[in-house]
Amino acid sequence: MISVDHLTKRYGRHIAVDDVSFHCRPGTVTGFLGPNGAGKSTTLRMICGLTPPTAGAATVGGQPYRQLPNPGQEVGVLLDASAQHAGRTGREALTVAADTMGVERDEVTAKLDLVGLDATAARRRVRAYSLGMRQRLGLAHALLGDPRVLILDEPANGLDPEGIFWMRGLLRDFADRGGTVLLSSHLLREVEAVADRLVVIGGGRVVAQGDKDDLLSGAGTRVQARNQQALRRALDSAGLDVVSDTDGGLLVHAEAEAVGQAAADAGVALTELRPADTGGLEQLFLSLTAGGPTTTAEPTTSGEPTAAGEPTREDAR
Ligand SMILES: Nc1ncnc2c1ncn2[C@@H]1O[C@H](COP(=O)(O)OP(=O)(O)OP(=O)(O)O)[C@@H](O)[C@H]1O
Repeated sequence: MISVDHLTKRYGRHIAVDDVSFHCRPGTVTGFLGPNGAGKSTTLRMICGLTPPTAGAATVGGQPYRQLPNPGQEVGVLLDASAQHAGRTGREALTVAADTMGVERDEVTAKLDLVGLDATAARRRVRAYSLGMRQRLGLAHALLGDPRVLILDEPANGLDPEGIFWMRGLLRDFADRGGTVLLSSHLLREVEAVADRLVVIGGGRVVAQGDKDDLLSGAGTRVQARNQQALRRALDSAGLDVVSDTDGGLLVHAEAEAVGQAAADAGVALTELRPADTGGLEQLFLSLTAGGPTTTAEPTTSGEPTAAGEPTREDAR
């Protein structure tokens, strides 16, 4: 179980992540979806204790990541496949990690096999690896301690279509055996094929979340009011499930009649009430992507640690 509660990260005046909350349950793959700069990596780094939140908290298995006694055996993390020790061979990199984690060395061979790095590849230095091979090595590292939770940032980057298909199968199988997977991507199609649930982030804020099928079917009602906050309060207090909340209105997982009644009961005047279009999520995602990052950030000078297969416990700030 991963719990993210009201996480916020500010860099100076720029809000990279703004009050983000969601939960990932065992047995599910959660796709964390958003265009470049939306705040995905920053959120994942806060979950993994690499970036301190400005506000809010995240736990994995009920504890903050930094308080897990042996994190590698509970959470497999792959945040940046290119940040691996270039001078080591693939096998050496995994062996060092296995020794650090207290994992049997036999597991190194087993995990190399699992991710499709053969003996020749395992003998090559990481600097000679393609990005796809680094992703595979990073995944082997994440799986090394047989964790129950996987947190992966854009793991399909650099993989060829066969590799993407293979990774989907691996993640699906991991979740079907009771594992929890949180998987970020900027491509809807990439997570659509494997995720059970989606959390969509744009400009640092969660703009939609829920079961993938519900979000993609576009089932429900699109509603707008001049006072959208009052409308949101009315729908929440009527117990209606708001699946997305953007400047263009709300998408509610309920019949139009129930939505209209809730608004009327609260005295909120509507400007729009209609059945949602199919492909509502796709439209939402396209509009986020078209807009790009809503704000620009000033880079910080401190630089934070990167996480490849080996999530570091250092913190630069
Ligand atoms: N160390 C930092 N200092 C200042 N701004 C930052 C820092 N790290 C991230 N940001 C800003 O925070 C916002 C969110 O970045 P983040 O990397 O989390 O997005 P993302 O969704 O993972 O996108 P991408 O896939 O492009 O990495 C961006 O505007 C980014 O420029």
